[in-house]
Amino acid sequence: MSTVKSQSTLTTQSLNFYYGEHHVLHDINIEFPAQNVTALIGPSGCGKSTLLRIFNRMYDLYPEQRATGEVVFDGRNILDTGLDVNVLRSRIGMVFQKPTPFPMSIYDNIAFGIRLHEKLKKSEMDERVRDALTRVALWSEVQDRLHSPAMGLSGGQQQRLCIARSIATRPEVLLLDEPTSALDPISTARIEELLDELKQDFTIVMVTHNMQQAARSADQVAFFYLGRLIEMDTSDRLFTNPRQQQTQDYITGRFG
Ligand SMILES: Nc1ncnc2c1ncn2[C@@H]1O[C@H](COP(=O)(O)OP(=O)(O)OP(=O)(O)O)[C@@H](O)[C@H]1O
Repeated sequence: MSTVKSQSTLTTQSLNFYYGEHHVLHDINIEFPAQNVTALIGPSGCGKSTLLRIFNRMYDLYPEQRATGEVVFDGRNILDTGLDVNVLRSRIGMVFQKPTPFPMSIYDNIAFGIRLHEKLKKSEMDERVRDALTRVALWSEVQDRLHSPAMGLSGGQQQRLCIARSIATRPEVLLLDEPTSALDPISTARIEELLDELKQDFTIVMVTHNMQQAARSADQVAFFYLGRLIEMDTSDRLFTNPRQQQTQDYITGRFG
């Protein structure tokens, strides 16, 4: 497991989040180093997915939800109302727990997002689609059926396709919300290998309930409890020598 290599891509400052009156994230100050995998762990309901969804402004769709404080990305507070959310979402991509391919061909799943932001010639688009599928180690499995429906792929293949779709627009940050929880161990292992490869180019933030996965795949691990960041450290240190009792209790299975 490597240690922190580079500057932060994404930083939160005094971040709070509310679902109506329900205050679910409290004063979160956290930095996500570039080209690293950071895992968010903690018991159900502690706010991990909420934090992830703030980073690409998913909550904008719901008027009763609001965030206060700052999330600084590329020198800008992405909570600002004037921000172009579509551009933000092309720079901070998200992959969900269940594979969510669009009801279209494998090729179009990748090309769709690119077309929203760039006008490419067919040969260039072909190249981008091939490149994205190669990056997620799916090209050899699908090159002969690019124009078949994506729904015909297995669950693990669909999830790799969704990751390919997210990276095809060349985001800087990739958010993954329990990306392997619906997958078998072989598909899970392939996605974990992929994370190691993708972090050369992307800053990755991943929610996981799987402690072994966090230990294997993450450079840093952040432990949340009841909407607060309790502790963040390199994954080696957090799992072998946590500083807080609550972290110790959680990783040893005493609660959660
Ligand atoms: N749409 C919503 N409206 C109201 N409250 C919500 C909503 N979504 C989540 N919450 C509440 O916010 C808190 C944090 O939920 P969140 O889904 O972020 O937790 P989590 O750590 O990701 O949980 P899990 O591991 O179970 O996915 C919980 O108390 C939850 O009940």
